[in-house]
Amino acid sequence: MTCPPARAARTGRRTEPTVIGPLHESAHAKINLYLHVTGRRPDGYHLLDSLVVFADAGDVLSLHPAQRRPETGRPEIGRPEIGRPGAVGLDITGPFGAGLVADGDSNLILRAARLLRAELDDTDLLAPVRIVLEKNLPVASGIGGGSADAAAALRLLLRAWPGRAPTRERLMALAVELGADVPVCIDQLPARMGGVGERLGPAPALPACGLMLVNCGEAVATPAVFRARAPHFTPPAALPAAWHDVAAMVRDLAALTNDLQDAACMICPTIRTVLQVLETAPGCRLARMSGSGATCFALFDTPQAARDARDAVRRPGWWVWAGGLHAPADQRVTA
Ligand SMILES: C[C@@](CO)(OP(=O)(O)O)[C@H](O)COP(=O)(O)OP(=O)(O)OC[C@H]1O[C@@H](n2ccc(N)nc2=O)[C@H](O)[C@@H]1O
Ligand SMILES: Nc1ncnc2c1ncn2[C@@H]1O[C@H](COP(=O)(O)OP(=O)(O)O)[C@@H](O)[C@H]1O
Repeated sequence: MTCPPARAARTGRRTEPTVIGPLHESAHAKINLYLHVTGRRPDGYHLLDSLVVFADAGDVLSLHPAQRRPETGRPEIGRPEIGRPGAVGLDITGPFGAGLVADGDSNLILRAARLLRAELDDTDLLAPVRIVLEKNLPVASGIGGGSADAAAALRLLLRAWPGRAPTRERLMALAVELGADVPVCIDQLPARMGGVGERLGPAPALPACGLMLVNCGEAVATPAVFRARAPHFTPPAALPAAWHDVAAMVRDLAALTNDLQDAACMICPTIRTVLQVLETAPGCRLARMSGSGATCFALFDTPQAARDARDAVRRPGWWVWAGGLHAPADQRVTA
């Protein structure tokens, strides 16, 4: 893609967007180890206090240069949109891909791309790209898969598009515009989440532990769960600076709640069955719903203990994942 000639002459700058090779980002499942609804804003959004961690389970986003037909240099046939500077095409694959459409108004990846593009200078120099989403996480399920995808898309595009990146503060503001859960998904690190999701603080140091995620296959809409919740508020939790073992972590978490769990169980009663099955799984230390559901999680002493319990939990139509927490390399996004 070249700059329009007048603009190229005016700016005297490089006229070709940088061609980038395939880039990859993983978008990990977010788990709310507890979730207190502490209040409500005048606009109806709820104030939350939550300890958020990330599982090793996740979607994968790959970014490729947009395809062109070599003999003409024109955009790929049937994908005219993909040749324009800053254009982002999206292909969706993976076991849960069929539940999503690559639509610019609804898909959080394309919405993230549009928001970032509007933020950057020199959009003529943004290489057209194609993102491939491998959708491994169930959709609308309380583990923030869409939010994690949006955050991963922002990270990918910041790597792919040269120019002045937004400051971290601005990036977080863009993230919360996409959804309350998106800011915490930017770094994918354990965090104490406050406000409506935009206030992030340090989590207690966590012990290594095992984790199981179970989704019964019924999508649960977040707004409906917030609407159905009992109208009381819970104060923020008092947490230690560190949990040295799983027993200490589970003891403290057991005294806390997910304030959306009862409402989600009313909307989707199968969640109660999932929780009963998890509570009786060998080695389970704590079972609870994540976010607005329907996915539930169980904590185990080790990832292997979680994997060993998988067969006792599997039911037809249920998604069952077992492993550990996501342990990222230092990947804070800064500008
Ligand atoms: C409940 C949580 C807890 O982590 O997780 P999920 O169930 O989505 O995984 C999140 O706060 C969800 O975040 P996210 O899914 O990004 O929410 P948004 O798209 O911003 O909002 C969807 C709707 O949920 C309600 N909502 C969301 C967040 C919040 N703090 N208060 C709210 O009342 C609002 O009705 C809003 O219209
Ligand atoms: N890339 C995406 N992955 C998942 N959901 C998406 C995506 N883009 C848009 N959505 C929409 O976002 C909503 C929330 O999805 P998700 O983040 O998976 O669930 P939750 O907010 O319950 O954790 C769903 O209604 C879904 O249709």
